[in-house]
Amino acid sequence: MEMNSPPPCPNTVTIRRNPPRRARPSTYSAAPLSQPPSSKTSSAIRSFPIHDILSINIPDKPEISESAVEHSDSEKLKVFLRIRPIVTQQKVGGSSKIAAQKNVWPQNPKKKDASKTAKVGGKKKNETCLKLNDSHSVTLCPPQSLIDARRTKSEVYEGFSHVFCDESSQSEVYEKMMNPLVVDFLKGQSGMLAAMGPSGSGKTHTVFGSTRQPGMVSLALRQIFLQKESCRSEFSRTFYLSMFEIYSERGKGEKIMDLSQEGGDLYMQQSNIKGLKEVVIHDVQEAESLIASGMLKRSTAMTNSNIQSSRSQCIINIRCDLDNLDEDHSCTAILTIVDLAGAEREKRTGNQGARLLESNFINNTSMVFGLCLRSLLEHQKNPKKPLLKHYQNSLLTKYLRDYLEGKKRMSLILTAKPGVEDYQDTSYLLRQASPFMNIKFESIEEQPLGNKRRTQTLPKAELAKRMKLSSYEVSMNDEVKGDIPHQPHKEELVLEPDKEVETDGSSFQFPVNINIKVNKSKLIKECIPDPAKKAREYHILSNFSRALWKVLKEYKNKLEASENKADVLRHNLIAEIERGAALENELNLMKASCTCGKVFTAEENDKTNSNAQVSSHSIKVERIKKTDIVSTHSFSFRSVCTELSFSCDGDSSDNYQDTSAVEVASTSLNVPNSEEWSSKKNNAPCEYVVFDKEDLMELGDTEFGSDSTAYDTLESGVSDSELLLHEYEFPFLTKGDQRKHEEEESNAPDLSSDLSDSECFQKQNILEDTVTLDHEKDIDEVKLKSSDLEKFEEQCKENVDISSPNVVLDKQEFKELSERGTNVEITG
Ligand SMILES: Nc1ncnc2c1ncn2[C@@H]1O[C@H](COP(=O)(O)OP(=O)(O)OP(=O)(O)O)[C@@H](O)[C@H]1O
Repeated sequence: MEMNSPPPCPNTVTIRRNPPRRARPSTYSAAPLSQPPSSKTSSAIRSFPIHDILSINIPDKPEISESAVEHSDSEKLKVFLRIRPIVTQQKVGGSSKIAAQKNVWPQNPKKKDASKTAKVGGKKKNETCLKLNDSHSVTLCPPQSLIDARRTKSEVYEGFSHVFCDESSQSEVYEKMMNPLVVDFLKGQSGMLAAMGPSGSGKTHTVFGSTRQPGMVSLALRQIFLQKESCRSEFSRTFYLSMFEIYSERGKGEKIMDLSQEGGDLYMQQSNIKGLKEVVIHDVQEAESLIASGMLKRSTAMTNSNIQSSRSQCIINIRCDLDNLDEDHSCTAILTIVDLAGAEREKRTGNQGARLLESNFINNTSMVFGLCLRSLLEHQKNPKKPLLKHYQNSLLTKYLRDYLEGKKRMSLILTAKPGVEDYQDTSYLLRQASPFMNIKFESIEEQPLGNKRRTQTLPKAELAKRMKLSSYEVSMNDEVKGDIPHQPHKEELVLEPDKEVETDGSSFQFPVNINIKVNKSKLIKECIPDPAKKAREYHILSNFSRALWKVLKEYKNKLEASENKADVLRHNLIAEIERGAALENELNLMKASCTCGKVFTAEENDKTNSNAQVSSHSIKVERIKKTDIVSTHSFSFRSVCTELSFSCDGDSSDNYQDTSAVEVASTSLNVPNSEEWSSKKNNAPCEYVVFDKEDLMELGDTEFGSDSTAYDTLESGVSDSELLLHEYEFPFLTKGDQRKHEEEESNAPDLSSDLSDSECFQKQNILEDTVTLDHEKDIDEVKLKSSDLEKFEEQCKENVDISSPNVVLDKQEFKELSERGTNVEITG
């Protein structure tokens, strides 16, 4: 924006005093409200294939089959409860001894008295604290003493996968609890069963059993080998057995012991047991003998609670390698059975010394195990809660980390003692472990086919044997060897070189000669995705596309709105800039022509004269009546056409000043020649005409009034008089214009002699400056007596209208002004 350089001068510039102000347009109203051009960006956005997406029929709710419901139910952690039969007497060391009477809890006098009373009565009641409601719930009844003390009341625990009563057989437990795990295991799915409960509640009995009552491990092995023999399929299964215990020797840290025949101490490295021996088992007998020998090695001790109490956490792994002979697929599954050492209370067991230290270790491990599952449960309930790493606090939980973090399926069996004296133990167990039934297996890590997990305990030869190479046979030839045409086998898909292969409408060409032989059935199986999975992915993508489209649509609308706004603002800005430039020009012009109170010096006049090449001016002083201009009287001096006209109050043409009279007036105006006048006008303000005392006196001295009486008076109404200075080509004359102007001036005829007043005014229209004094007849305010002051005063008295809001100069004021001897500015 160039503010300094003046804009090109228009042909005609009219500067009015108090120019009517145009209403400044507001920022937005000034802007053209034309529709802005459509946004480039929005047009650049390609239309989204919404129709394609929306045409997808997405079911509101996914259909859930019954099997899926069952499956989802099966995704929950199964918690079983087994109630042990009440055992009143335990023989320790061959002598009949009531173990329960030694350090039996609660040892309070009342209880003892009650017990004695019962004995005295000769009848020992088998009171129980656990009552079976149905196959899924039990009621825990506190002992009478606690009820009397109002310390607690009966509690119902429900939601168990199954509650086995004290009469339940091992096979029944196996059928309901263990069999599903074994079936999954034989299908290649890993699983774990963990037995939890207080000491002496029957964990070891449930897991290992006895010769007459074989436990879950034995029954599982029997089923495994039974199925292996009966089911002669294309699958080849190999089973391995490993067994180890985690114990603490006199409380000095945790140790791992391999329970196999030649096993020794082991160590753990990142959840893996290093050095653990896996023994290949071929039949049940072999497996059972291994188990039996392992149990002999296991740490046990006699406590008040259990004649043969387990002092360690025992873990048995049965691993199955499943090989598909036809398709060369393989997978591995591990069935883990954990017999936890039972939590013990010192008061109850009466442990001391080494036993007490063991007891602390056992309780600690049980507690950490429970904490891990509780953390998993809370994390699943509220994902904001982090899954705490309790597993780091014991070797057992480290080893079982995947299970305790819900990555693998597991089942829990809680073994409980139903005796009244076992209330505290049973209550603690149920309160701690029953909520675990709400744990869900949401992120089960299915072991991919062909990805076998091997332990380092396997012999190298075995490992090498099990390493499978890729089933694809790919041979790449640099050149086509087309001598012998290859007849593709029906199970082979041969992609011939340099042939285009169609794939969904698009085609590509092999850059090099590749001969790929693929097992067709395998290729189809692996390349064609599971329909259910495909449908799920399809729905997910559809929903995602919809959401994405909505977001894009919103952004597009916002973008368009923003661009419209920006266009409007841009237009407004341009308009404002243009208006600012125009105002600047106007201001510059006004500044240039403003000489408020300026008295021109001789030098300035000379300078102005030299600069201004205009030599012709016309002064037109008009007195405008309300209705019309009565007359225009022009006068000229020399070659300059200066027109001074004024209207008269009267309507008689006799009132006109003739040319000669005006010429006199022009002389009295002290405009001796055109150059001087032009120099004055060049610097004269547009808004003011300055009459000094002399001017006024001269005007008064003229004979204006001699012939025309009052009409001859030069009236200069102050406020409502309009002084117009019409400048034509002045003072902004270009050089070309100046030359032309000079030519015109030189060729100009003597207008004063040849032309009439009106013609003169018209012809000199371009070259003249016109000063117009407009005044309405009815509000004449100031009248300057032309002849003498006394006459002027008289006229003032007659004509001055005091009621007018305009400036009124009475005689006295005028006199004072005259006496000052200064310039009198007639301003607005
Ligand atoms: N369901 C049952 N039927 C018959 N006898 C049982 C049953 N449960 C446990 N017993 C007997 O109770 C005694 C203690 O059982 P067990 O050793 O299995 O307890 P535990 O929970 O393993 O104890 P610990 O944690 O101290 O090892 C054993 O003699 C066992 O035979």
